[in-house]
Amino acid sequence: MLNVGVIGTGMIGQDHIRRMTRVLAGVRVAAVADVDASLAARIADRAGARAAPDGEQVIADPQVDAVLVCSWGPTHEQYVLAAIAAGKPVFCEKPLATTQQACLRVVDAEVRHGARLVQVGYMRRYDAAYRALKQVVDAGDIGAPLMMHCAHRNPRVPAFYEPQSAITDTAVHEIDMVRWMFDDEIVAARVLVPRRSRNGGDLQDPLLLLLETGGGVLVDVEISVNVRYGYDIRGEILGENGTAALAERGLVTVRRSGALAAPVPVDWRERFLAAYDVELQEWIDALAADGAPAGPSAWDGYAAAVVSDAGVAALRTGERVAVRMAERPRLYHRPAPQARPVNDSREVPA
Ligand SMILES: NC(=O)C1=CN([C@@H]2O[C@H](COP(=O)(O)OP(=O)(O)OC[C@H]3O[C@@H](n4cnc5c(N)ncnc54)[C@H](O)[C@@H]3O)[C@@H](O)[C@H]2O)C=CC1
Ligand SMILES: O=C1[C@@H](O)[C@H](O)[C@@H](O)[C@H](O)[C@H]1O
Repeated sequence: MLNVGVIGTGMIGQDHIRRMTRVLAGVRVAAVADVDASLAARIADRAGARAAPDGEQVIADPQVDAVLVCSWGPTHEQYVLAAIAAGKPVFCEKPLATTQQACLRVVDAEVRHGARLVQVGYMRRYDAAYRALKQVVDAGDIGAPLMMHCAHRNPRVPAFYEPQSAITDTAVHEIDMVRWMFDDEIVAARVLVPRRSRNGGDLQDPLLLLLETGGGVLVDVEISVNVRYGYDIRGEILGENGTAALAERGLVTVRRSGALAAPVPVDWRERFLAAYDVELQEWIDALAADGAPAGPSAWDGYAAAVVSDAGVAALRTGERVAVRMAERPRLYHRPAPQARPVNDSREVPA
């Protein structure tokens, strides 16, 4: 049984506590903390856990085997570094930290520790639809990928959402997904800006983020965070010989009065419900089997931050901004992906 301590009991903290207490196997919530002590006490009571006075005491608790960081982004670095110092595995919600320098400090601390402890909450890698899309790409079924079209639409965003949040908080999911989908690095970013939606007030919304991968795939990401109608995530890949897209979701479509209707998720909790379940179950299982996480690493968190920064600079300047990353430490080297011939159409010769 993995005893987990949760730091931050807001929206996603509560959602992860719910799944660890009611849905997942091999895990128990042992302790929780939040700067809002009364909130932490209520959530601890509901989960049958101890409410600790602060995050540091969750990490130091001898009953806690592993830590889940779900507090606000600017607090992530201090907790992840403290967990590494304590030698405890730590799952950190995205972003790993809010600057690339802070992410590098986490990478350096983990490298000094000498083994992986950190996993970052990029849950799209665990979503059934994204996994199916990657399978099609990896199998070469549509030939070499050339372009990907994405849309990331939120019904609304909170008042503290800043102009750069569209990239650092929202499109950062596509940034991680693209690196994973194409086993490739993003080498440059550009941002195009259309007229503003009146739903967003002073916020520049929507935006179009353009990403170039080292292998020459061009990705466009529409980020619209005030669409009102629901939470809508799209992705379609154009290959040399075909296309593959995330399918429309929902269990039912209704044809009535001359119209076809299907439900749209209300928010990220609904759209990625199963992905978060798989993500945390695989984390728990990996720790039980190997004592180390196998999902998105501190290096992936750093890489996403570097590309985000390039996107923010592109938004500010209107220019194409090249992505410059530090050298990847050996701890994060992956086995080379299977080489796939560029013109492998999988057609049977006539
Ligand atoms: N993977 C995903 O799809 C999602 C990830 N997130 C990420 O999760 C994190 C939390 O987001 P939400 O739950 O939406 O925010 P939230 O505002 O609902 O909850 C954050 C909680 O952290 C607490 N907190 C702040 N500073 C703290 C500190 N120093 N120590 C302990 N607790 C502290 C706050 O009091 C609050 O209760 C963010 O980094 C966000 O980007 C959020 C939504 C979805
Ligand atoms: O991570 C998330 C939020 O923090 C973010 O604010 C939303 O835009 C994303 O859709 C959601 O997945």
